[in-house]
Amino acid sequence: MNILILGYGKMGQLIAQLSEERGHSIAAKINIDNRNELENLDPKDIDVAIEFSQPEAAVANIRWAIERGIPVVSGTTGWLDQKPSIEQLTLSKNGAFFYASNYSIGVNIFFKVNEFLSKLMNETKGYKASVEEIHHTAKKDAPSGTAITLAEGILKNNDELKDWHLTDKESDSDQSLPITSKRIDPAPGTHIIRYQSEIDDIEISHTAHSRQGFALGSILVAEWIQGKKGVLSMDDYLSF
Ligand SMILES: NC(=O)C1=CN([C@@H]2O[C@H](COP(=O)(O)OP(=O)(O)OC[C@H]3O[C@@H](n4cnc5c(N)ncnc54)[C@H](OP(=O)(O)O)[C@@H]3O)[C@@H](O)[C@H]2O)C=CC1
Ligand SMILES: O=C(O)C1=N[C@H](C(=O)O)C[C@H](O)C1
Repeated sequence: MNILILGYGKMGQLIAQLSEERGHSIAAKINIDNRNELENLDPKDIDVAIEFSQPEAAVANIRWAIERGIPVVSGTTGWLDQKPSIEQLTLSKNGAFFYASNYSIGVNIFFKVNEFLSKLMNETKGYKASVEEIHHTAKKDAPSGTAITLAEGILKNNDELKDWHLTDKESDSDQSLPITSKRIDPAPGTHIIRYQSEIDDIEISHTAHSRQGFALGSILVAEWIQGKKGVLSMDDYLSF
């Protein structure tokens, strides 16, 4: 495949390296300072764009590719209020757009465990749920996209919690799920779900040891998306 890298930071660099190791070629590596290189590209030569940039840059990057018929695999977090407009554009152009808040297979297993546990806990009184995420200090958004996905997984199975909120306290509301965000270097991404009661605590966690899992997952999806159309997610890609 010929891959366009939109956002050549920590993730983009690792994705380019792993893509070449898997035999793919890189059409261009685009950052904020060389966006004019996009004008020199022939979209017909590009099989997929992998987009890991910044919250304020994601929409323009994704639009650029979808408008030119290039399938997009996006991992940028912190811009999802604008996702409906990208989905509309994708459908109107008969394009392909894939989004995941986390491309690691381990985290996607963790998402399923979280949903299973939240169903059990909904049947059990006396526990207070909370989410904690820990990332490196260069991260721009809080809470992490993964923490939001985990919170949504809890909320959809819980009869008492109505929404989530970002806080520095673990338990400060009966109807809103607290998410705490910590920024500690070099943490690539740790997520913890806690259910606490007077009698005991239940805790599940996922800890990424590096960015390898996120990067490889996005390349596997880029290989899989070839020839597909529509708005796609991990539920389409994974068989569990
Ligand atoms: N879904 C997932 O699995 C994962 C998602 N992420 C998310 O991916 C995003 C990127 O993470 P990371 O690589 O660590 O961040 P970095 O800050 O290391 O990289 C982002 C890059 O995007 C560049 N950029 C800024 N504006 C534009 C623009 N207009 N066009 C193209 N590139 C631009 C930045 O350039 P410059 O430095 O010049 O400003 C920078 O090089 C974040 O939102 C993060 O949360 C991260 C890991 C996994
Ligand atoms: O910014 C990061 O680094 C990460 N961002 C994603 C998120 O916001 O969930 C995924 C991963 O945790 C790393």
